[in-house]
Amino acid sequence: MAERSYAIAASSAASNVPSQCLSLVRGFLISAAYLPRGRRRTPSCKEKNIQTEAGCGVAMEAVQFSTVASRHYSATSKTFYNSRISAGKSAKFVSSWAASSDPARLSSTSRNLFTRETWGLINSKSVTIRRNGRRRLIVRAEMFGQLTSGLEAAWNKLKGEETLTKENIVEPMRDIRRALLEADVSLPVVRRFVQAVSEQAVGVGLIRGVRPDQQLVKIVRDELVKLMGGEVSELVFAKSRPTVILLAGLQGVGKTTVSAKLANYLKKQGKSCMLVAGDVYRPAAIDQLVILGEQVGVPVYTAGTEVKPSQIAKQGLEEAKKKNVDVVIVDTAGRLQIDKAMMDELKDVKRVLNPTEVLLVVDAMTGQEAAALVTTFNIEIGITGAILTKLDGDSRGGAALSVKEVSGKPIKLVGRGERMEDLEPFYPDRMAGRILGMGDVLSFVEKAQEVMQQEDAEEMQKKIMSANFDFNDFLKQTRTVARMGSMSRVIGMIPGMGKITPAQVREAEKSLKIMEAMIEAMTPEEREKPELLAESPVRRKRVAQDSGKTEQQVSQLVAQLFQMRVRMKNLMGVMEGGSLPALSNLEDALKSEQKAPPGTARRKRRSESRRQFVDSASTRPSPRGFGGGN
Ligand SMILES: Nc1nc2c(ncn2[C@@H]2O[C@H](COP(=O)(O)OP(=O)(O)OP(=O)(O)O)[C@@H](O)[C@H]2O)c(=O)[nH]1
Repeated sequence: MAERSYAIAASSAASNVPSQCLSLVRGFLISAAYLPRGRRRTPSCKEKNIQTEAGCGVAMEAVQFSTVASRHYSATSKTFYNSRISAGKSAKFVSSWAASSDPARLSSTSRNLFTRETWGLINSKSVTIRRNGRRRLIVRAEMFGQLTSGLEAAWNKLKGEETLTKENIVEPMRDIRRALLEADVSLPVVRRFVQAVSEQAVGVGLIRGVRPDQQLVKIVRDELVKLMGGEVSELVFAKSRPTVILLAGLQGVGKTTVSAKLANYLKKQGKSCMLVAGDVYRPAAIDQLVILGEQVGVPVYTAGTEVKPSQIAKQGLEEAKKKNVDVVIVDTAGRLQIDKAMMDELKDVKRVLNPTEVLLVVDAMTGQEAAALVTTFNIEIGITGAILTKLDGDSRGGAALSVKEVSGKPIKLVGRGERMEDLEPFYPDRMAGRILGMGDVLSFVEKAQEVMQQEDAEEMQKKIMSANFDFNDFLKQTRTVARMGSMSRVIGMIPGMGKITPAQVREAEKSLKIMEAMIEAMTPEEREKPELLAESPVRRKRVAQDSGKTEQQVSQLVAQLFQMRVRMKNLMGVMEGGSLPALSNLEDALKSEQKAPPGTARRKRRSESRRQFVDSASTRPSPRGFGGGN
């Protein structure tokens, strides 16, 4: 199970990582799965349920990798379907992953924190429905379907190319342009974006050892991050209390909901808040805010609908000062469209409050219109940033991509649902990752390039492919990967690794240390020729004594190196090219292995192992195996 997860994850990462760099990491991960594990703990029945029931891993990835995950796993997940929802005038497809599980039971039976946290995330993104009398969990996946696949079409056109040239990027750039326009990104933004990407694609400074399609992914990703403002834009707090946040926006965009969500978000950061109900035109807005305020445990200042908004704002601020709260959040009335009366009113309120932040709440589903609104409001009243709501319902991504570039104002927060918890900071890099459907694999590429010499990686790949991987290579590989960071950090960067628990990581780390100690006790010759150890109990005894381990552990390690040689060569072969289809190949291979009649897969592996061992060893262990005489 463990090596299966490692292998699938490594294969998945392969689509975007220079293949030689990946060789090391793949090999490392496969080795990690082959370590002597000491006492292997049998998972409890409950834990087995968590691992197998309802394709829990699939669910995790459906949330994390959005569209791509849905596409990759639709064949294996139990049910995957699109449901049509309508939002105002526009109708959109929202894809969901469905599984016949009971999330409550799963979360209550989970023993480790990681599983609980993951299920917490899934539950927060999910709704439970009843179908045919059975409870079903539907995880709402965040989708940028068309944009993601449009961009993917661009890099696919570069598969098989040796370099990026002015000629061969014409078609991919056309695809990128089309994908962005279809995502409702404004035309000038698309033009600038395409130009910037094209210039870099044929320019200097490309990364050595990275395929042209991967280079383009990297350039597009970096440009997307830049387009969305680069860094996360934090909320600003006043030096002396209270910080005043004024919320503005058109009707129905989610201002009242955001007011309460924001109070809830800041409260979690330890700030005391007060809400001010300044929407006097929709009487229900005041009641709505009072109810939401109660829900999040934050006081709400109200003065009815007969008082001018600027007056309410002034009184509310005085009240907040008296109560010594940290942050005052002022909700205001929206209009169907921008009009002079609205702007004048907002200017009055702003003058009275002298706010620290003026945030325009915009609906992500309005696409590039959202960016135009931010510009207009900024010119008219002066704003400090935007809050993008209903991102959970936006399948195109145009608003997120246009706001900063068009208006110059950053998106500070995003709303991803109707619940009070569904407000979070806007991270341009994570958004870009989501749009491209690739987790954080790009940091992984960069990290790998920081620590790996391309030549070393190529050499290692050759050794793996010829099944000559020895203990020196093993040490080199683990130490190189260790320079990328802790194992959990390295693993965390690889898509698909969500399935591996911190406990498994810790176990693998421990096993690597034991293994290193034994390898260090070997002579240079033994490291290079593991057959010497395989043949000689005396040598194994010496290594065991020098490393403080048992003879059995040393024998196990030597045997595992031979198994690793076969396994790594086979997996590297399967993953050669590292494209996503390889993932399905691998998954299929592993599935058919699982489905094979009991014993056959194992026998097949053993016979392969024996054949490879015969091929690879110049001097073979005695016929009696490792227990043979010297
Ligand atoms: N799916 C989703 N719905 C949201 C989000 N934010 C707000 N809503 C919903 O949008 C609807 C309108 O939200 P309100 O907060 O009443 O909007 P408003 O801007 O205050 O409306 P007016 O007071 O009429 O201007 C409500 O049903 C909210 O639950 C979000 O991030 N995602």
